[in-house]
Amino acid sequence: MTEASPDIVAKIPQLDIRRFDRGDDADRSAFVADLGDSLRTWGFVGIRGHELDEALIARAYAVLEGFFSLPTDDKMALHVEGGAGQRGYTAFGVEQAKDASVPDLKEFWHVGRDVPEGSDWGDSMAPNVWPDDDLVPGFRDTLSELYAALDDLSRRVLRAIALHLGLPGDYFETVVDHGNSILRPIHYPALGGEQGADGAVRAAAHGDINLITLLVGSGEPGLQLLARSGEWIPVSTIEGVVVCNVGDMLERLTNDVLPSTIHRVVNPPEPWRSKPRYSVPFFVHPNSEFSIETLSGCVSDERPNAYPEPINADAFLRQRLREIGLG
Ligand SMILES: O=C(O)CCC(=O)C(=O)O
Ligand SMILES: [Fe+2]
Repeated sequence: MTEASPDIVAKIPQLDIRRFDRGDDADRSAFVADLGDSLRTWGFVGIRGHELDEALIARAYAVLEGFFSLPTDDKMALHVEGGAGQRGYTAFGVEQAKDASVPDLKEFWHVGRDVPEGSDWGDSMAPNVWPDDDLVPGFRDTLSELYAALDDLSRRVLRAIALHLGLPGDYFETVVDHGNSILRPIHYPALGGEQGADGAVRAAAHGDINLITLLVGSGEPGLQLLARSGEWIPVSTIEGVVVCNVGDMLERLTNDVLPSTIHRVVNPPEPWRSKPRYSVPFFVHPNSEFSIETLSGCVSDERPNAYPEPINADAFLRQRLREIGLG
């Protein structure tokens, strides 16, 4: 990890979720209101006090550096042919944002939910693949543990979002209990020579597909969001803060009350340009069979239903994966 760029300003509110987890009624309501304000305004919020184990995050970054520095052949052996990039390894230069003309400057790994033996979720969720443990010791255990910790944090955040939307606090429990959520550790290699001169960036402008994303950033600069004012605003990754943003599925479910804000990762200036950047987003997906049907509380005379046709979460995902070159 390097120090964050000094010109990075923390514009996105950073809220302490312990107010919600352990506070009294007034603390909880205040947290819900602040979270709602930030998500409505920015589509983003910073979360402090999440109590993710710092040592676990440090171990995760260590195994990721180990994995991504393997020879390409070893990594490609863990690419799942025909798997729409949903498990295992996706090589540099494959994913291309929907309206981009060149692919992103990144490679990544995907961990999905472990499907219990004999369950029928297997139809929509493929089994995970893993490198042999002697290739990258601790890779599987560490990333599985991080998946579980982020899955837990996502339930706490979704509980607050549900209350903000006037829904019962447990509304999302049965929406995401076997959700097709994905942990995506990303490696953006050091940029050399003329790289990027053709317009390629680490991650071109996009909206996330899922309900919400939790980003355990490495502290390296580059992430920016497109504010309503039309300005690109750096999202600071402050040590210990998990960045949460709204994805397209939640935007659609809430009839655009909570916006899925376009964001990107730009190629930074030196000294970061010639260094790699790592980041670990966790994309929280609903259960595959969930029907994304506009919440009635988000429809009014001033805000007519923009999505009268419900869409199945799995169908929505597949359509979007095709658009970014993974389907
Ligand atoms: O690397 C980052 O900071 C963000 C990555 C991202 O936006 C994504 O993978 O959807
Ligand atoms: Fe994203």
